[in-house]
Amino acid sequence: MGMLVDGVWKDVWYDTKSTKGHFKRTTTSFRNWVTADGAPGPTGDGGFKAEAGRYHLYVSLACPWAHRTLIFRKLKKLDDLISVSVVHPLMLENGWTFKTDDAATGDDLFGLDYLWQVYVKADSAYNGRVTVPVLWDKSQNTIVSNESAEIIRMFNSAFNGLTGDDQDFYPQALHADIEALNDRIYDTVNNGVYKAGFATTQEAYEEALTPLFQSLDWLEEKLSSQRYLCGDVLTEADWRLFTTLVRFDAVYVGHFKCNIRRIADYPALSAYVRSLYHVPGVAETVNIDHIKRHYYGSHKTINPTGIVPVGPELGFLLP
Ligand SMILES: N[C@@H](CCC(=O)N[C@@H](CS)C(=O)NCC(=O)O)C(=O)O
Repeated sequence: MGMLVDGVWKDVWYDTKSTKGHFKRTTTSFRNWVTADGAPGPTGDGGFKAEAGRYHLYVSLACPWAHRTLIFRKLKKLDDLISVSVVHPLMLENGWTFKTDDAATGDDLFGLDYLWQVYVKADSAYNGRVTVPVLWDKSQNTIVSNESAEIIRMFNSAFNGLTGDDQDFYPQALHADIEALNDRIYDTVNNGVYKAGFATTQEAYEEALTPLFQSLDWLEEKLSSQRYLCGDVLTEADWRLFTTLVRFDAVYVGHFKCNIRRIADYPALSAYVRSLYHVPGVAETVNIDHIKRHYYGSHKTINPTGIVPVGPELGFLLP
């Protein structure tokens, strides 16, 4: 784990001393948008027109944020338009690497060794963390975006003219509902598990755990009487929740100590994860082996032996 300082790689763990044991996620830095005609999006510069073969996605199969982008690539039929490289599950002193074993592909674009080298290609004086996902533009040779929440919105609509796929996971009429769901779920669930897991004081850990389980209880209640978070319509809010829930029992319960209840203990949440998992194309984006090896193997301050638990059996992934 580390970061780039003026374009130079430094091996440092998260600084929680200055925040009294709390994990604070840094904001992402490449915030341009691919749009149908190349006009500027809500942030950043224009010039990123949706074109077949122009963009490349760097992901980790372990990472819940990158996982969102893989799901949208699949559901929005972008497989043939946007190529993908998968980093190695272990993220150690060199950060994400392009070591090629198992389902890691290496760097298909440049044959580089480390993801930080991709960031330096885009900005030779880059400062900050080197995270996945990364959406790369082969035409301008730069990073379009490294913010998953925005990449999925681009995938949702920018390429529709090329794919003919007009499924909409962010329908206009539901924007306010989706934003409200996203806000709570991001803060207490998606990022909540990280706040608990990366806390370095008892107080900071407990401060994250209480709202996390309040939100899971609230979601269980909600999904007991409706199919999706917005009722009958499957939206991006569901996919954003799914990538955390599908990892929950495998890694967050044990490794991040989010252990008041498991997803398996919530009947409605379990059925919901199972139903989303069985949406055609989604199961092939879920790699429990990478997920377990990444978390248990990469965070040596939390799990110094690096031993990866064999269980649990994940009933919600069964047919
Ligand atoms: N805001 C980013 C967060 C991405 C993120 O934190 N990815 C993690 C992997 S799960 C990462 O690459 N961490 C490396 C680091 O922090 O050094 C997004 O949603 O795209």
